[in-house]
Amino acid sequence: MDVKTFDVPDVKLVTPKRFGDHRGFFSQTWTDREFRAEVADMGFVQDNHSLSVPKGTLRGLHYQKPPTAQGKLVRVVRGAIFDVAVDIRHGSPAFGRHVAVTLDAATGAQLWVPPGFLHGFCTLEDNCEVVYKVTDYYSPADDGGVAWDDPDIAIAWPVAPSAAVLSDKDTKHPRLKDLPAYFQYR
Ligand SMILES: Cc1cn([C@H]2C[C@H](O)[C@@H](COP(=O)(O)OP(=O)(O)O[C@H]3O[C@@H](C)C(=O)[C@@H](O)[C@H]3O)O2)c(=O)[nH]c1=O
Repeated sequence: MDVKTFDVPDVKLVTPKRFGDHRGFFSQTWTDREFRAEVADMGFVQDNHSLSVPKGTLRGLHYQKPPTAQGKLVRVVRGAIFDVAVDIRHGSPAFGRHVAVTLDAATGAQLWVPPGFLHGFCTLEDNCEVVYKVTDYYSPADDGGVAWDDPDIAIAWPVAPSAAVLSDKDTKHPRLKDLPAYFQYR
């Protein structure tokens, strides 16, 4: 598999090998042994799947605070998304900076979003299905978010602000500067 790193530490873009033939392809999308050696020790406990019908659906920016902080391995099984991870670990050399990549079903590329990051995505097509394993269970009490359009983060979302399709919850998050220091670097 191909593993790409970024100037934001610990985020990785992983593209597993696909074995194509006349039927289509086969791909190992995650194995504990290989990912532990080349990406991170993930220890997943939950697998998620979401469908976003309209193009321009924007989900984010989300986190779960400790003690149920989640790392996420994100991939797209239908369509294409603009996927974002924002480092919010206090003491990180990249605090407040983000990685943005396109993930699509055509390549099977996956983004590893470690614990201590905000995660969000915007769909680039209608009917996008996103699948992601997470390292801790969903905990509504620890679930939170930061404004997707926070000017301090300054994400170049591929949708006009007025056209973004948002949940009610995602219109009400605080800015990063007003978030308590939930995560520490190292
Ligand atoms: C995230 C989650 C939600 N739910 C429920 C709560 C709610 O009734 C419904 C929809 O929840 P949300 O609006 O929070 O779903 P959504 O906006 O898709 O939230 C997700 O966004 C992406 C960007 C992430 O990174 C995920 O971790 C998660 O935060 O699903 C679960 O039962 N388990 C879960 O793990």
